[in-house]
Amino acid sequence: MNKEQLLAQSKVARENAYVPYSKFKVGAALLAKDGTVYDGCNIENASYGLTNCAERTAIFKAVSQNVREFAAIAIVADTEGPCAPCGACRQVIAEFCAPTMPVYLTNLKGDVVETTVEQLLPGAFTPEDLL
Ligand SMILES: O=c1ccn([C@H]2C[C@H](O)[C@@H](CO)O2)c(=O)[nH]1
Ligand SMILES: [Zn+2]
Repeated sequence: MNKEQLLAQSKVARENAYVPYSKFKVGAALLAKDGTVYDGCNIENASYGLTNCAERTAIFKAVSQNVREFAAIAIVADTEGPCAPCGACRQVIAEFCAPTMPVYLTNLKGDVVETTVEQLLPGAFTPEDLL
């Protein structure tokens, strides 16, 4: 599974987005170190604040299967520039993914920015802070 394949998978995942309120579809594809890809989409709710973002859907799917070792994540939306994850997703990504793990941000036009977990959330509050 290379970067291009992960990006492509995030676009497929995006199609399952349940977005009757915002109409804004987001897709994510999370590559586990064992090679499995966990995809995710945003899932909205009539009680708007209960919406789950695509990135967190993907991470929660993996963690709920007892998979916690990740190699990369791709995130896509129909944005002007590469899609930026929200603060909640940055925090959840920082919980489970190494600071140097690659994060691929893209859009439907094919713009791609390769960043890292620590660049997305510098100085993140992590499990180590509780020790
Ligand atoms: O990181 C983000 C930011 C937003 N959304 C979703 C939530 C909502 O359904 C829509 C508009 O905010 O985009 C995500 O899936 N991921
Ligand atoms: Zn989010």
